[in-house]
Order: sequence, then structure tokens, then C-alpha cells
Amino acid sequence: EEQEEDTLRELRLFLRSVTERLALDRRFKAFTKPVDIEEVPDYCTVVKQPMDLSTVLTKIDVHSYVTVKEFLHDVDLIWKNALEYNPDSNPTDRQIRHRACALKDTVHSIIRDELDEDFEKICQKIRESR
Ligand SMILES: O=C(C1CCC1)N1C[C@@H]2C[C@H]3C[C@@H](O)[C@@H](O)[C@]2(C1)O3
Repeated sequence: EEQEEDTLRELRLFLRSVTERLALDRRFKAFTKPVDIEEVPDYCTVVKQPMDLSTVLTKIDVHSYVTVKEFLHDVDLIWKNALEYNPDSNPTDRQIRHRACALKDTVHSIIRDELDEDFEKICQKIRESR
């Protein structure tokens, strides 16, 4: 009902605010756009579900997320994909993994600091009802 749409509108505003902060952080520039599969032809053979911050913003706007948990699942994909595709001990891979870990830790810290657990509980009830 209308109250549910009010809740989901507030969820989208919160998720946009979090995602935009991440996208503005220079450490996370490599995560802002999809990996260019013309530049990296084997990427899709290694990474089964590519994800990036611009895709997360699009998913917010098309109402793909009904809970913060679903949003965090996608941001965690960005982190896991980066570790999976860049596992080696060379400085480039290490820098990507360091930044991926910072992305994951930063988003979880923002959520812990700014999300009311009762709000997420209401979102979960809406998700279970659909
Ligand atoms: O995994 C990624 C992105 C970094 C986080 C997401 N890429 C795979 C390629 C390997 C490495 C160096 C460049 O070849 C560049 O194309 C990529 C992009 O970085």
C-alpha cells in the first residue's frame, strides 16, 4: 500500500546517497563502470556476475532493491569479483584488492552507522510479502 511505497522511496534515497559517496571516492574509481570486456576479453569467463557502481545506481532507479541486504549483496559482488579476477602478487593486483577491501569495509561501516535496523526490518517484511 502507500506506506510501503513511502518506505521504498526512502530506501532508494538512502541507497543513492551511499552509492554516490562511494563513486566520488578516488580509491574506488575502477569500480565505477563495468569492466570493458573488449579491453579484457577473458573477464566474463572468470567473473560470472559482473557488477559496478553505475549498475548499482541504475538498479536503484529501476526499483531492483527492496532491502539494504539486496543492495549489499551487489556491492559485495564488486569486491569478490575484484579479488577473483586480480589474485596475483604483483603490485597492480594487490592495489586493486586493497581498494576492493576498502570498498567493502566502507559500505558496511556506512550502513552500520546510518541504517536503522527497524527500517531494514520493515523493508524485509515488504520483500517477504511480494
Ligand atoms: O577487475 C578489473 C577492475 C579493477 C576492479 C574492477 N579489471 C580487470 C583488468 C585487470 C586490471 C588492469 C587492467 O587490465 C584493467 O582493465 C582491469 C579492470 O584491471
